[in-house]
Amino acid sequence: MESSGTAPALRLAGLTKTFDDRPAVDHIDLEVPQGSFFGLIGPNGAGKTTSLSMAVGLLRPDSGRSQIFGVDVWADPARAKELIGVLPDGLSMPERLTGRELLRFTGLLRGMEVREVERRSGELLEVLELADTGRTLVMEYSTGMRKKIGLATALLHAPKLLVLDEPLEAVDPASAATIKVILRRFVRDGGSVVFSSHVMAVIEQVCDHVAVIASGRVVASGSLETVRSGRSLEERFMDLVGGQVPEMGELAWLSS
Ligand SMILES: Nc1ncnc2c1ncn2[C@@H]1O[C@H](COP(=O)(O)OP(=O)(O)OP(=O)(O)O)[C@@H](O)[C@H]1O
Repeated sequence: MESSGTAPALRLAGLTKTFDDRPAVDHIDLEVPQGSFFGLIGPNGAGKTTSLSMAVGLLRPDSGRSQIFGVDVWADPARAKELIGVLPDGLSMPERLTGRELLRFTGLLRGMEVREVERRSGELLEVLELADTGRTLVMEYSTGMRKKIGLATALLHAPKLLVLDEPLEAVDPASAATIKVILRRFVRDGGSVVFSSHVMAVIEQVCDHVAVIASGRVVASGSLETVRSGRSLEERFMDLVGGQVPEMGELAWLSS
């Protein structure tokens, strides 16, 4: 095995998943360098969530491998989970807990010391503006609040790699700015981030690397500058994956 000192933060090799005879992810190879802020983009249904779920051990691939700092996610899940913080899509989490209780639950499950869990939880809730939610249960949270508490649980054990599925979706602009600062600082201090987003401006603002996925395959990957090749990311995205513009006459019934 490659030493964790030189291995990529995340390496996907030949990752494949088929649902009902339709390939959702079709032999994806991807390398996320250590210390990079890596954006994953692609049209709806391209396979981003399926890829990220397999990458972190939430969904078993039909074939292929995922390694985190050289640790195989499926061969050594306990070690891999120590290294990563995950914000999954859909955010299923214990619903009948307050945010603070959820963080305590997560920290204790990870074997952290109670006082450290309390200290970090307090800071995370404060910074993410969830400290005032008091007795509010997670089931009563808004979508944006769920993203934020999900991010807090991903950060709690100070992982080396964060894998975040659309972390800024439904998050208000002030909270989004806070999250971007937290993630930038995380990368500056040696962490690595992979996150998916549909907002090209956000990817261009924060990422140094990007991969474009379409129909379950990587169609472009590399440094942001390489993938953009002198254009805006949105233009490149449209070149690579197209986009349908309604023809004249289509949806005519919408015109009054
Ligand atoms: N559990 C499932 N059962 C059947 N099909 C699935 C399942 N999960 C995903 N798919 C299919 O796999 C394909 C890839 O879906 P996925 O959610 O990975 O795409 P995505 O790129 O994350 O999309 P979006 O940007 O809309 O979130 C889609 O065709 C989707 O319908």
